[in-house]
Amino acid sequence: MKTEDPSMTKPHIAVIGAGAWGTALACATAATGADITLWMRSPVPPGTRVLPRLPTVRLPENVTITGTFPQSADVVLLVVPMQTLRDVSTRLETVLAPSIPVITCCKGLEEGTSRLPLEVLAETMPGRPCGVLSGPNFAIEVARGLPAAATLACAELALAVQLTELLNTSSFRLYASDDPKGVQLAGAAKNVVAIGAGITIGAGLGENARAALITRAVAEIGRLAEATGGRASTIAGLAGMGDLILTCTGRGSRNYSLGLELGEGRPLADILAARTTVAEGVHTAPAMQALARATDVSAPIMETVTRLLAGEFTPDDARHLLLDRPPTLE
Ligand SMILES: NC(=O)C1=CN([C@@H]2O[C@H](COP(=O)(O)OP(=O)(O)OC[C@H]3O[C@@H](n4cnc5c(N)ncnc54)[C@H](O)[C@@H]3O)[C@@H](O)[C@H]2O)C=CC1
Ligand SMILES: O=C(CO)COP(=O)(O)O
Repeated sequence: MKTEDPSMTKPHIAVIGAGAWGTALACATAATGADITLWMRSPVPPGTRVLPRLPTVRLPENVTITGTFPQSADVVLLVVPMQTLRDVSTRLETVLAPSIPVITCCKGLEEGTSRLPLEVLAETMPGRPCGVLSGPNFAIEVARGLPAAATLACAELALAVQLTELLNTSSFRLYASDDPKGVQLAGAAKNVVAIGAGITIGAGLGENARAALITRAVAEIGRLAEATGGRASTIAGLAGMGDLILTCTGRGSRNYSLGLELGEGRPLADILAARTTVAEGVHTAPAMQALARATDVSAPIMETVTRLLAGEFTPDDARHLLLDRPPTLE
């Protein structure tokens, strides 16, 4: 009788959240040959291979959809909207073995606390090895296997390297980093800047203005990263500059397209009412403004986008994004 060699056991990657990005990450990591389980909160009929958020993508055979949280896996990717991370991770913690590493793939700050994703997990999953994955990655392109890259950061570089080796594929290239704070700050802040970039174009301020906005955002995010214990140099990488370029110019971005509509004069409430998908920048902007104020960092872009979203500025005032400050040194 044949006995199974335990060293030949396939890795198991669990993805929590079957929105656009969770579905795409299930597809991308399936290319490692691992067994993938994809947790979704809404049940689907048995045999479902196409999920609502990416209706043109068929899940690979080694992806299993489940409604039950994993107790074990080689790694768990948490891919839910930022404002649900605390609730979902609290529930997951009750069943998941304590040594299993968890990677957050959320891009945002928690509204009300201004916590970064890993700061939330430090409270809900204390002592667990954790990391963050972030980069210029539109879900549909990653799901289709088009080439893309991202940064995977952990406080311990050795863990980041180990996880990149587990998750890297020939089309989804991962770079390891030991600056999780900088990576998280970059991923959260770019959503706010993308709304600003959309407003700039929607309000007719022009592409020069958008380029200036993106460039000044790099400096602003660098200051915020340093204030939270991250490195400004991280903002030059995939999670910073890379994602700013993508999200502030690509119409596939939900944050950018929301900004476009705002800039054209449509009320925020109407824009949100017509959407079912998450635009993280709407929640992250006030949290970023609060963080900047609490850490005494000059953050005029975060401040202005927050005030535009709150209706304190009209799109006609959008030039505040760039112009209403005295000249200074670059
Ligand atoms: N879509 C993209 O291209 C990318 C998204 N991200 C980030 O990934 C995160 C998730 O975004 P998407 O998947 O795009 O969002 P989405 O809007 O496509 O889907 C969100 C998913 O979360 C689920 N969900 C909502 N509330 C929940 C709750 N209370 N408990 C459990 N699940 C809940 C929904 O059912 C849905 O499946 C966000 O932080 C986003 O910034 C990061 C990189 C790329
Ligand atoms: O994070 C993303 C691309 O890297 C997706 O951006 P949006 O959430 O704005 O669609």
